[in-house]
Amino acid sequence: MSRPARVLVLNSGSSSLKYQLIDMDSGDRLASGLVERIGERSSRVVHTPLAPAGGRRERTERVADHGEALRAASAELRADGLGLDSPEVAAVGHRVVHGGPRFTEPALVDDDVLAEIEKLVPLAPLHNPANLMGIRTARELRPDLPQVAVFDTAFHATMPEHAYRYAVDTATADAHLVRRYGFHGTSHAYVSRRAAELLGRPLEDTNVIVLHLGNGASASAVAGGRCVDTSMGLTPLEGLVMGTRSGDIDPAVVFHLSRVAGMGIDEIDELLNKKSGLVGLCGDNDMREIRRRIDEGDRAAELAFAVYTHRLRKYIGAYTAVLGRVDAVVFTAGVGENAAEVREAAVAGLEGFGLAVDAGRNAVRSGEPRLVSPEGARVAVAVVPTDEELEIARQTFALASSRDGGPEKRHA
Ligand SMILES: Nc1ncnc2c1ncn2[C@@H]1O[C@H](COP(=O)(O)OP(=O)(O)O)[C@@H](O)[C@H]1O
Ligand SMILES: CC(=O)OP(=O)(O)O
Ligand SMILES: [Mg+2]
Repeated sequence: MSRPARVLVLNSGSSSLKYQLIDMDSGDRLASGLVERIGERSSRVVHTPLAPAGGRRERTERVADHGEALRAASAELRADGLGLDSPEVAAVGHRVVHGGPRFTEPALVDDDVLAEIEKLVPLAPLHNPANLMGIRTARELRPDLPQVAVFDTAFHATMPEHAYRYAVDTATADAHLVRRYGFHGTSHAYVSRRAAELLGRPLEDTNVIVLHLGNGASASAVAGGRCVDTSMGLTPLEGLVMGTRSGDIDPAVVFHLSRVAGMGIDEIDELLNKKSGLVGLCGDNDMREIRRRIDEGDRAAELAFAVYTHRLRKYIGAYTAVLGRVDAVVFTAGVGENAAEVREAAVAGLEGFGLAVDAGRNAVRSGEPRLVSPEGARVAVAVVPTDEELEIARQTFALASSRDGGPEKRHA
């Protein structure tokens, strides 16, 4: 039998589990799926095998937690002959959102790594518990299989101290691990590399600003393939305006709401993480719906769009200053890849920086990396679809295949 070359990638969100089974020899996605509304009264399980075409299955049932979600996914895979029990599976790759100061590279999971991820739960209370449950359940299902944790924070570990340190009392900050970590690193790494390829430049000599605009959104400044600054901070709340998160605000808003509005700390946490951003400004967090409402003359939707794109322009300006020379501004993830109006508005007025979009190119819809700036522009504007799952699968497969490299290579 040929060596096992399939990797199951798990991406656990706070209330969802996305999975893909990828064949590393062919690059094929043998199956993908999604369990949504985990923990709610009725959850949705959607499973799509590569073959047969049209073999998509969907059902609703109650899925109590991420452990049950993985068991449901595993049953779907098994029904297609692609179960975790199959000898062709080489490893499971887990997206872990917070790796703290320690994990600057992917880690082969053992009890020590699990304990460390557990310690970081207070820094990512919505994400790390779900990630842990996915890892524990996968280990139960196939105890002999290598499990690899790939951290959202890892790519940002190269930031210089003046970028990651907050101007907060050093002793307090150090005692409580308070600093900028940054997230969506797997996407920023993948997209900045693909952008250099698109430009036909060596990665080592390419400076890009990556705008990852999904439900969560973050910007990063990447110089020669290394992150030098990023907009998310201690947690995924800082920086850009997001679907439901505020991004940058004056921290004194928290004191004010506590003292003047009498709100509790958990209530404010929920306000800023779940009831702010686009949804807080206009009631919708889906950019498609916001564009539709703007076309109907809806004032709140217009304002939400304006606040969102104003923040993007500020970060493009700031990271242009951080990088000194910018070769490309690159848009990715759900909004970045699809919303031409957002790309146009994000660079509007930045001609002085060499930035502009060509209306015809910007209107093209495609799943391929592409330039949307005018021919001969000083700074390229590009769309590069992200693929966090493929990147996690690659890092997982590389580490699982080199397992004899010794435990010291497994984590920093
Ligand atoms: N065709 C589209 N036009 C505009 N926005 C879109 C389109 N498709 C998706 N989006 C936006 O992308 C968001 C989801 O992005 P995605 O990267 O999938 O998010 P996440 O991985 O954080 O769940 C949606 O909330 C929506 O705002
Ligand atoms: C870290 C983070 O914000 O992730 P997501 O965009 O998946 O919510
Ligand atoms: Mg995402």
